[in-house]
Amino acid sequence: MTELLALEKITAGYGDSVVLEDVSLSMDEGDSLALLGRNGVGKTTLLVTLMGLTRLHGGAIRWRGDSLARVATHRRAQAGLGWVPQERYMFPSLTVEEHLTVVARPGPWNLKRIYELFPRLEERRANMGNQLSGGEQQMLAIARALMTNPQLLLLDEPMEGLAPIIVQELVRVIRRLISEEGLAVIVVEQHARLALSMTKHAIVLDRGRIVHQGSSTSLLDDRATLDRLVAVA
Ligand SMILES: Nc1ncnc2c1ncn2[C@@H]1O[C@H](COP(=O)(O)OP(=O)(O)OP(=O)(O)O)[C@@H](O)[C@H]1O
Repeated sequence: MTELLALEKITAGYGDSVVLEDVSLSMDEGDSLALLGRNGVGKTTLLVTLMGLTRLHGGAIRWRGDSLARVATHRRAQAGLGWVPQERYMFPSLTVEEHLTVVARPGPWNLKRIYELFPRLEERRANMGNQLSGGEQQMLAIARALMTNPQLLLLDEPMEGLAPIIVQELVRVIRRLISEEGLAVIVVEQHARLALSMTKHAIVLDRGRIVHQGSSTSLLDDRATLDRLVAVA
């Protein structure tokens, strides 16, 4: 397997404040990682650090062997990092279809395949970004990231605030991306069991440090550790 991403002892934060300390991890192509931990431990900070939106105080981030340290956010997206931020960021003046076509880049994902993955978005293709339900917005946020044809998808709490039926739909999609499409995925999720059930590997953060690293199935089976390290939903 080819190494896709490697973090080596990174320390990062906002301005002078340090949030992540001594974080190391690596992911191969097609790997999937659940990033867990209680509120405020630095999960989002880790994703935004991958996108170059924090200050890297120390350590190294490598993407396919090359340093990302001085690479601008949009270049990271072009290089294959697909970020689905917690806030979703829909544009009120763009239709669903425009959201998808403006970011399109060559690769296996195109409008036809996206609409096959999310039939709901095809039904809503002419609706504006601000006319969508929370679930539809989340589908569009994921679809938009896929249209950039990423090699690694970063999902920040994709299930947050959504109805159980939408959660089921998104779980189906994320499972398919991981197991059938072979896409590498990092998923930050409060629903720890759900995230573990979708992924191969898991990392738990506490106060900016990795306090557990292992296979998702072993953490799922280790109820005591899961309860101790994560507020289990
Ligand atoms: N833009 C920012 N500027 C300064 N500090 C920030 C900023 N964003 C987050 N922080 C701080 O960084 C720490 C980690 O926050 P982060 O959002 O990464 O945690 P999290 O694990 O994703 O939490 P949650 O599950 O609540 O989203 C917190 O102490 C938070 O207050």
